[in-house]
Amino acid sequence: MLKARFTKQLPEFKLHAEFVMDREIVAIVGPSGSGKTTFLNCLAGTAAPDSGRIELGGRVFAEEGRKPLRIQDRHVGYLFQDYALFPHMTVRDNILFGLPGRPEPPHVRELTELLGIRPLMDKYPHEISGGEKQRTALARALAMKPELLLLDEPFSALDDDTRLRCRNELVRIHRDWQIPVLMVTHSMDEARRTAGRIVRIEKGLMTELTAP
Ligand SMILES: Nc1ncnc2c1ncn2[C@@H]1O[C@H](COP(=O)(O)OP(=O)(O)OP(=O)(O)O)[C@@H](O)[C@H]1O
Repeated sequence: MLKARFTKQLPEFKLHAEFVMDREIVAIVGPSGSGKTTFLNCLAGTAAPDSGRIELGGRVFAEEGRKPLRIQDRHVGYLFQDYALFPHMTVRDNILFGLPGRPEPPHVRELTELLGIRPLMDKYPHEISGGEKQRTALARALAMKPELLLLDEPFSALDDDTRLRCRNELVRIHRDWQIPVLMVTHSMDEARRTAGRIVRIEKGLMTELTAP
């Protein structure tokens, strides 16, 4: 269970996070600049709340008056909006980055087979397509066996066929891994097709959308 109740001041408004989720897929929607990425950043630890508390499965990530839990101790997989692959590293090294020990663990082999990127393992990011970068970034986010997966517009740069394939893969991985998945998207259609719940953020305020 992820529980987040915190505030963070942004230049134009304050983000008020009130959010609880289980091992489900939740979509975050809302206009550009409304605080969606900041919300994910606070969960991942790349930004810090001003006040409040974040916990995942009883582990406290952040709490007023306490030193925040280090990013590497949170076990959060994060797929950034622009994928953020290291350009000078192969697909294999990007995926294994941050994992202790070599050679690649069996679960990484399974994951890369599932995502269809085995033939790309020795290529560099500039040699692969947008969809392949997306799947590489997803494999990297999952390689560390996260307890929470954060996806910031994971499918926005993909053509319709690749988007559909990646979305199906995500749903399948979620079924197998049973971890909470939070996905920011600009597409209500994508949110409805992928997530069990949809939360809207507007000027820092979160509201749950009810099914039509
Ligand atoms: N590190 C920062 N320093 C200053 N302002 C920031 C910082 N991060 C975000 N902001 C501002 O806070 C607001 C919310 O940004 P955020 O990236 O969270 O929005 P978003 O909903 O993810 O937007 P988009 O859909 O365009 O990605 C924006 O006005 C942004 O300019």
